[in-house]
Amino acid sequence: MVTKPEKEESIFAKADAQERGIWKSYFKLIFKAKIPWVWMIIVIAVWILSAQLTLMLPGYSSKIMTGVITKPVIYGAVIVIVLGTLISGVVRYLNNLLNFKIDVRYRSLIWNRIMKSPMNMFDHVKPTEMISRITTDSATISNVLGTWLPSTIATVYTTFGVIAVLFTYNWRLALAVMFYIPINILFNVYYGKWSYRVNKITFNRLSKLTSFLSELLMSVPVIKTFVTESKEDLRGQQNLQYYYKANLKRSIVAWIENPVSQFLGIIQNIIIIGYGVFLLKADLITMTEWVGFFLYVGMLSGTISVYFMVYIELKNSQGATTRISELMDNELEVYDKGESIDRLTGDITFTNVAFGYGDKNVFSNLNFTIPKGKKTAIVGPSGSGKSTVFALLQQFYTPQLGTIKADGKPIAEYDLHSWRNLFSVVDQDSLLISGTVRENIIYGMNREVSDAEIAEAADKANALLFIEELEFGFDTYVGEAGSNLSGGQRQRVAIARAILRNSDILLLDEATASLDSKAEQFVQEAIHTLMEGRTSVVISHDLSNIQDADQIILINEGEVDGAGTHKELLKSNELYREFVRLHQKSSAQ
Ligand SMILES: Nc1ncnc2c1ncn2[C@@H]1O[C@H](COP(=O)(O)OP(=O)(O)OP(=O)(O)O)[C@@H](O)[C@H]1O
Repeated sequence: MVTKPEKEESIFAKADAQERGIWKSYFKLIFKAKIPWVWMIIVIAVWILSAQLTLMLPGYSSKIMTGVITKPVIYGAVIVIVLGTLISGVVRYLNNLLNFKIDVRYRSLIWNRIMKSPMNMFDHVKPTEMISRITTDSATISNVLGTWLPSTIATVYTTFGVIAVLFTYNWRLALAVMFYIPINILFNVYYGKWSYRVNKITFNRLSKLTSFLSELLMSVPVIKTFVTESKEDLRGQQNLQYYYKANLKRSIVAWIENPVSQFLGIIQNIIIIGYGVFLLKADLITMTEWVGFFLYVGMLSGTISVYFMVYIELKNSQGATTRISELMDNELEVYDKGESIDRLTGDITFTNVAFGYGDKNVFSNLNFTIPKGKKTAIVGPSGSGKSTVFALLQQFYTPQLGTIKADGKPIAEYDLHSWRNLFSVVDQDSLLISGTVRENIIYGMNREVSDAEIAEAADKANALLFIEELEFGFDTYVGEAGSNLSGGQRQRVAIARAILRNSDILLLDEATASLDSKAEQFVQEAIHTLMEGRTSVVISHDLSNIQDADQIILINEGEVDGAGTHKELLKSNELYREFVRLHQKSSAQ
């Protein structure tokens, strides 16, 4: 069954809540991103100059139209037109420049914060959402601050200028026009709100449609396997229909604006013409003033519609503003927390560690020691928290209770960069960065690395042979996340990287799980070389990878169920015996 793609009322409830904080958010964002104030002031000044020239034009036009063609009028009109045209070109160029300057500041700031955000932020915000923070959200905000803010200030200047001119021409006619202005404002308020809602619904349906299409296109093999093409076709058609209907509504709303504003324009003209004729007859106004009046009132209506365009822009930017200001409020990782640690000289101990992801509790009371220079294996049922131990060790997360100490000092008190530099990680699906094999092997190195060193590391990692057979050797591009290499090749490049990094602690998380036996043999050999003399912690479901460990820690239900060598645990721990039985059964099959 296909359900309606979104609950639209909840979108507006959320938007109303966002509206309440929008000014605060803007203020915060303006100061956080360090707006280029000098540029901003220059652009505003040029905008005001342009507005001033535009303000002068109806004055000259009305004189020329009513036959007041003197030299000063002609020269004045020519200067105003030429300068106005030049400046309006310059102002648009400067405005674009300002917009880009603001845009790049926001994007850099957002990127910088994303890079320094703690891991739990990445658990909550999807990568696609983060991309849209840097692309669309920042563009929305810089458009408001860079384009709309200066032009709106100029529009305010124009509005007051026009009102002042109208009153100097004739205060009675000006007052009559002022009575009409609220009607215009009222229309714009309601129309603006309506148009905003309809646009928002259309946009929302489009984004639902886009995510539906991208999800489905990624699931084509599943769709084919389960023969659900017709069902998915129907769902796609329904989504397209929802978007089409929203677009129809949007076009009606867009169309209504024209006749209504024309009707309002007619009322405005009736007031000026009707009352103007009366004032003309009573000799209370000159013909030139009357024509000027007509032209200036047209300008005034223009400024009112600008305010409502700004209002709609502000409303449209609410979501982006809230999302970015939330990102600005997020806590960042603190790197400079204490003294540096260059080498691990003692053991690592977990004492009464309790930890969970949000509400999801993983460890209630974890106690164990990882001895320096030894091989420790961590085993336990799926979901028991083995990989979480690695995350806690690298300080991706902080325990809610208890302490993790290294060399007798809480790890949270070491400089974070130096602490993380102690680790090398090889996991089941060692992801590489997109770049060459060489760039991947030296990734994260803070010193010059010679070709000979790179080749030596690759050789120790059992990777040299296959790298030399690649089309461009070490300069071969590995594809996005290493997709041009096989799983085993990626592992060995990751091992070469770990060898070069020469870190004190090695974390291996199911490093050979996805490999066939030939590839596994290569990777195992490489891992043995890598582990020599290092403190290593291994997670593996494969008994053969762990039974030679100096210590095996069995985690179950948030605690350590048993710890010891393979032989000791076989004797003392029922869960471990079960683990061994299961392994032997699956190996025999
Ligand atoms: N980033 C996260 N956010 C929320 N919950 C998480 C996160 N990472 C892991 N978990 C949950 O924490 C629990 C422990 O996960 P973890 O990956 O550490 O288990 P594991 O023992 O390594 O599992 P497996 O053997 O299946 O790889 C699981 O229930 C998992 O769903």
